Amino acid sequence: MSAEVSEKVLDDKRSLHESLMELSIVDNGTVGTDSKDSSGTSKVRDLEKKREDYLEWPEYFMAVAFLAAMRSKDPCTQVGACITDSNNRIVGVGYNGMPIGCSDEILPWGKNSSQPLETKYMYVCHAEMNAIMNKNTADLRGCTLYVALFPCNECAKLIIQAGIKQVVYMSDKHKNKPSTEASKMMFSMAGVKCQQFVPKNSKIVIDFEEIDWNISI
Ligand SMILES: O=c1ccn([C@H]2C[C@H](O)[C@@H](COP(=O)(O)O)O2)c(=O)[nH]1
Ligand SMILES: [Zn+2]
Repeated sequence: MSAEVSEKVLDDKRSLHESLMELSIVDNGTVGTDSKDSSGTSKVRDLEKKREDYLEWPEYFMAVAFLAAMRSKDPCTQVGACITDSNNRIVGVGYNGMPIGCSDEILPWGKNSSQPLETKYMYVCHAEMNAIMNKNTADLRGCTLYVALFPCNECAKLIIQAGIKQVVYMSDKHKNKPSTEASKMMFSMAGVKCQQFVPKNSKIVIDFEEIDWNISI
């Protein structure tokens, strides 16, 4: 490396170091801005939070799926799905609901009628399908699907055809159904990895009234 280039590199390093010191990056990775008010008192904008307050990516994405599920009007099984890409960006979210334009006040939500047309199964769009249809990116190849319920065989087909390569699911309540067996067989043949999600915490609470916005600056 020539003397001029090495001097430039050193200068760049010095200015980067000075900017980091201005930001007062502290050891545990949080950022504090050491601003002083008119009295000269040092007020550190403390953005540090307790470690357990942060959601890891998988918890966050499964929480998004569960939040979406809260939009479902299925009285028995509310399912949400969240699709993410390899950069941890959310590229599709969906929940189980009736097709656009088809009234969910008129179509049935029952499941036990002897007449199939009187049950929800003939009409409801599954959460995975809606998440795929709602995609905000060109394609879903290599993405991961976070979903509250293990996908049925029809959703497994859509997941495979969309190029999704990993399914992270919470409930396996239909594990004894043929549709689940078919899903598992197709996922295995297509090389889609399936993983049951085990949350670190049993609950994630969003309490609008108690978010502390009084950050001292
Ligand atoms: O892969 C799936 C399978 C099912 N769902 C939705 C469709 C229905 O609204 C419910 C299933 O109802 P049950 O009362 O549990 O039979 O779940 C889905 O979104 N994705
Ligand atoms: Zn399905």
